[in-house]
Amino acid sequence: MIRFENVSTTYPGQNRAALSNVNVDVEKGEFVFLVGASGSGKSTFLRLVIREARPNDGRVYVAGKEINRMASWKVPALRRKIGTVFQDFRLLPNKTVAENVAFALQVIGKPRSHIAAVVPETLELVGLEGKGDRMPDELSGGEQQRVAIARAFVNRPMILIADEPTGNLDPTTSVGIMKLLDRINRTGTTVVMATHDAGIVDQMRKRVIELSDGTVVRDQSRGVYGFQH
Ligand SMILES: Nc1ncnc2c1ncn2[C@@H]1O[C@H](COP(=O)(O)OP(=O)(O)OP(=O)(O)O)[C@@H](O)[C@H]1O
Repeated sequence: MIRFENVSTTYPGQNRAALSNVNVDVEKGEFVFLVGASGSGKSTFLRLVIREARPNDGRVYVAGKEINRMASWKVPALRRKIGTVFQDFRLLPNKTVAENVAFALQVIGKPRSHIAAVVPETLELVGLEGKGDRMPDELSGGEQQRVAIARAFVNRPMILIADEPTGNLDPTTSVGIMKLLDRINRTGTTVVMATHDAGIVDQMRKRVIELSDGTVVRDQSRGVYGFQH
């Protein structure tokens, strides 16, 4: 589903590579944690998957297509297949919860009847039934992240990318968010999540890919946050 072949990339004006000769293969339906110190390259990895960044060397394949060579006009179609969730939620503050989720479908031209049917369904899936008319600032951080996940998932993407989705949440709330991401993964969606949250990684026992200074130093199935011999 996601394949990195000898991927290296350096940001303009930097002399150190953000990623260096990375080889990773993520199968459809996998759940992968990306771990590593701040600046190790996790966000850069995720940005390459949605073609927000491009490699200087090597190839990135998503769903069988080499996306760094893809024509720009095809990039929106690629991004439609990938839901994204961030630490800071990124909700539209002047839209209600339901409108935030609906907006993701409006911008891709889905018919109103479809939107009217799937938005309440998705809000229920993420545990926000009855809260569609609230404004984002009337919700807790955990609830706001559920809205962001609903928005990312409402179009049933093949891949869900999450960059520190529990970074602003307390441990109990984080567990709820992880249960939700796990449920989404069980529907067949491939999930790649960058995190510093050792407790969560140790609890979930999913595949762990560790980056250090832009290189993969560990790739472990049913892994833990810190390496154990
Ligand atoms: N827009 C940018 N311009 C220049 N250098 C950048 C840019 N974004 C990241 N970098 C550099 O690339 C390297 C990898 O950064 P990246 O953000 O991918 O790390 P990260 O593992 O996600 O860190 P964090 O855990 O702090 O989010 C770092 O050395 C960083 O300083």
